[in-house]
Amino acid sequence: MSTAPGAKRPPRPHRRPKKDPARITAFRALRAVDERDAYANLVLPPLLREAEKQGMDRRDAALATELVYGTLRGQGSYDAIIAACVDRPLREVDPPVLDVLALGAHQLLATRIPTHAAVSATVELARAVLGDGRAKFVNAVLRKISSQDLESWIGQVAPPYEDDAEDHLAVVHSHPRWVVAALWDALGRWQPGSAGRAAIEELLRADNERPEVTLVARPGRIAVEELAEELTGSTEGRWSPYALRLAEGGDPAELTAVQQNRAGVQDEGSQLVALALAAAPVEGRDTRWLDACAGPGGKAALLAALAAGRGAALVASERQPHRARLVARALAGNPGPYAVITADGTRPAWEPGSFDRALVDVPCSGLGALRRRPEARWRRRPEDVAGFGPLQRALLRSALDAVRVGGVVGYATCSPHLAETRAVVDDVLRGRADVEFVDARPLLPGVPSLGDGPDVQLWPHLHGTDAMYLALLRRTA
Ligand SMILES: C[S@@+](CC[C@H](N)C(=O)[O-])C[C@H]1O[C@@H](n2cnc3c(N)ncnc32)[C@H](O)[C@@H]1O
Repeated sequence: MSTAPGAKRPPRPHRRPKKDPARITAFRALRAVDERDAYANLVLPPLLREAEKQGMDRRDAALATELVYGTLRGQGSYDAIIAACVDRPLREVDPPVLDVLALGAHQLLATRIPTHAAVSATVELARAVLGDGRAKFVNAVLRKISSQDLESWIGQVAPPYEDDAEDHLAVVHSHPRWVVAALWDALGRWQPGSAGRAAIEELLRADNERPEVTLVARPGRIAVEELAEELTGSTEGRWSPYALRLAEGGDPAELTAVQQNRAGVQDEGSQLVALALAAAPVEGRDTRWLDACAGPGGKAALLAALAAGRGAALVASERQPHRARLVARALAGNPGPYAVITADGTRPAWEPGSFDRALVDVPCSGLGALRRRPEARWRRRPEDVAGFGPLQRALLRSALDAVRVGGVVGYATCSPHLAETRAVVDDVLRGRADVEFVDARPLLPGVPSLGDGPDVQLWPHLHGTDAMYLALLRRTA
């Protein structure tokens, strides 16, 4: 039917954006991380389940997961590139628009998705979640981004290494500058012979790799070999005799052994911390063990299993009631005696000198677990590190008071930041003459590159673990 001359042309029927559950789910997860300070690893699974109920298949679920984690990891580099493609400061671009642009940049620059598909799918996403007007803006920016590959962009937007090494590495490896500086300082302290440009770049690169999923076969509850039978393609751990590294794919939460608490998901670095504390020599009584900061219970579950095998009992204490409930769930079925209590570790619910071994795995910035918490690097601020200091010192002092003379305390953090590791221990030891270091290195047999001791710092690029720190301390008087 033709339109009569002079008559107004009817508006074109509005075309609905195509349904794309993977990108919509990824966008929703990024919004939750941004708006609600949610953790991607907590917010994504329920969003995926919801989308799966509405028909999203496994391939799309895998794509959504890769888009969320990849975008969060690369955000520093992508922001620098997006900034070069828009004509106003990024802080003036609406956060949801920035999230769509970052999702698009990730697809264009770091995945095998063909350029035309990445642009058109992201523009469709923009139409669905931002509206047609802003989708045009997204389209224009993505077309500019697609004109070069990642390497050329980085060459253009990162300052030369020679001018400002930390700024350069921050853009190239997508870490905030202050985090680059802190990691580099710590690397210099623990690996003085190999803390040059190559080493820091290896570390930053390792932070941006998806970590392997590692399980722990809790001793006395299941043998590693038996667990391996449930897991085709899994390989044994590098350092922990109880570790099993999972092959790609598969959800460990579906394993019977995990559901029954006989096994759990646990990074090898965390396993090593518990194993080293349990292996530290203690003279005399060795039946009362404490985990003073136990939530959510990963190390407590391993310690409780080890304690059970040696006729000892574990008290797992946690200040937050909801996290204490997670500890109780993690310890359920432990073959030996244990108790889970809700208590503030700085105001102990136990008599001084009650324990033979104590772990104090203090709250920290988490800069050692950036591989699994990609958003943490953008959320944390330098002042957070200082903010944890008084609590970390108070918890260590209380843990030292909690053990008897001859007893051993393990002070652990999942941060390599020097202000949260050795500086805390040195400060606390300066104030008391009743504590000595125990060399932790021989208690991590076979683990290389542990530095001069007596405390140890693990590294993702050297050990394939989170960057856990451990100091072992003995009460001497
Ligand atoms: C790094 S996490 C411990 C992780 C745990 N060891 C594991 O392996 O699953 C630190 C824990 O300390 C708890 N916490 C913070 N302040 C505390 C306090 N004053 N007393 C006891 N626990 C505290 C936090 O709620 C958090 O669960």
